[in-house]
Amino acid sequence: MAKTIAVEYRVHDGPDALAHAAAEHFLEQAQKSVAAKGKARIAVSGGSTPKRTFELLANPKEKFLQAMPWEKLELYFVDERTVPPTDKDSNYRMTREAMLDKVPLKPEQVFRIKGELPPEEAAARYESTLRNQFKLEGAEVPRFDVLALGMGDDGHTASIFPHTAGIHELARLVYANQVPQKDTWRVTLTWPVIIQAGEVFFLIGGKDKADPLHRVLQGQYDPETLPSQLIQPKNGKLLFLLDKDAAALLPAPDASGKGKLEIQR
Ligand SMILES: O=C1O[C@H](COP(=O)(O)O)[C@@H](O)[C@H](O)[C@H]1O
Repeated sequence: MAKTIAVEYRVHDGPDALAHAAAEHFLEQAQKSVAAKGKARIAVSGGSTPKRTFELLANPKEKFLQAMPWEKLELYFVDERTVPPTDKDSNYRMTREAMLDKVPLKPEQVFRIKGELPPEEAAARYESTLRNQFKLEGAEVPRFDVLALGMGDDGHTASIFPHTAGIHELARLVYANQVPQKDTWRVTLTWPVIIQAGEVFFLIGGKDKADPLHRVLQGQYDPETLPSQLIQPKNGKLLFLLDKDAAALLPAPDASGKGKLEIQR
């Protein structure tokens, strides 16, 4: 039976406004989760887009550094490149330099994927970390409170790339995904884990993303080609924080910058 997913998108003027909106969203969602259950387990993506947001969260001139309940957070990673944590391509390195070095998160609150290990081992170890931290039994799946995704211009999300085995991985929590088109491996949360999160949002900016985003939301369902289409959260709602360039091919938002779509899957 077809399922309806309520998609909301919020369009911001440019990269700075988008980063501010994302920082606000992280803060709101973390506060909400801490108020409800005493902690917030947050999973973040890498790449280039979230960098400005992380810098804002750590900036002493902004409200976020003071307002964020840092001591109640646990920070996890959605995916990692198969490189050491010091490598320029490491998602952990980007996050550490932009935010972790400057905020009061203790090392025991941060759970990185060990990209320096062989990919299968890094995935197995991260899966064990998640099992321990979330006290999972059997086939249980972790439920992050907030999970932020990006999207590549090829329609990939996390490290689930077009036409890769990660699209079909349903059993594991964390997967070592071979990505022939990049001649590399990646380590990634699997999509059945991603969709369980209490709040899932995409953070997407730039004109290169306009066409793939339009196809993800309004094109034919073809997750082999557009893995971002796999993200159909269990909570039934999906939020996209966008800049004008990324949103250029979507229906025009209202005066406050909000747009809505209902997609059938
Ligand atoms: O390779 C990756 O790409 C996506 C998108 O990154 P962006 O630079 O286009 O924002 C990212 O979400 C993922 O974490 C990363 O490993």
